Amino acid sequence: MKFTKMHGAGNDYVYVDCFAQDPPPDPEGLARRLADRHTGVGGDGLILILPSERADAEMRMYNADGSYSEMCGNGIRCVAKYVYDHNLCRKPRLVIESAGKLLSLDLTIEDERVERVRVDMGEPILDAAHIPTLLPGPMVVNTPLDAGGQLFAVTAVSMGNPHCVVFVECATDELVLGVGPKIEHDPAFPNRVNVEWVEVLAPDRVRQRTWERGSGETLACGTGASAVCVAGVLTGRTDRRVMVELLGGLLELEWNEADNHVYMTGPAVEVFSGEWPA
Ligand SMILES: N[C@@H](CCC[C@H](N)C(=O)O)C(=O)O
Repeated sequence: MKFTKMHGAGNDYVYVDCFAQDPPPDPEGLARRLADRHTGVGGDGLILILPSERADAEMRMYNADGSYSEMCGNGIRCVAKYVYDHNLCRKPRLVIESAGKLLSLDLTIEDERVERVRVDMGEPILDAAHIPTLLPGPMVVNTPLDAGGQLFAVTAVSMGNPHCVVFVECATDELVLGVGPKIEHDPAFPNRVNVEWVEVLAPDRVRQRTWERGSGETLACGTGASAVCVAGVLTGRTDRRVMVELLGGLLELEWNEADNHVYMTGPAVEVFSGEWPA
């Protein structure tokens, strides 16, 4: 099986082109084996790039623990780069399907290759039942949550996948690595949750660390940065346009007032390709 390793702001996945070969029969098990940083290729998970009847391509993503996720912000930028650079569809605006949703992506092309991608992430889902969270709704904004005996004010947002945003003075290892997994598995989030720890540096700039559902701490999370942009506005902490500093790089976010869509812009990088024994 041929694969390509790519990353967006350091959030790295193993990509398998299923235009050219059959989709793997056990993507969950394959994701676990490939993602292992000692015995596999190494990565935050597996992303399949498939033909679609409704779009230029379909993305299907699996976390490092093999669990499926509906959406991946850094991943979808890399899928767009792969689709363009590898001549699967040579258009500067692509439509990519993920979990039945169609997303539109605008490519910045330099020397025939995609460097940056702006993704229309669609409208955030704020209704508690649809995130899903059992915290009292209809919206969960600055709502108290007890995690490991400590009380946090959390804001819940779905960008197709669930996020719990926590604004803090300092996103320490103790919070990210210690409390992050507790919130991921808290019964208040029946499908588990991605946890975003955020320091506000200015109304247009934040620093974020992410504990991802199914992958642990990653260097960046695109859907997470989108959720943070929305949570910053809902809690009155940030402007609608915000630069998000992540461990692996910068993402530009905007929650557009006119159409209620979130727009995310960031890099997409191809690292290397190889073959994995079937
Ligand atoms: N890193 C991704 C999100 C990947 C999926 C997530 N861990 C989940 O289970 O929802 C991103 O860039 O959005």
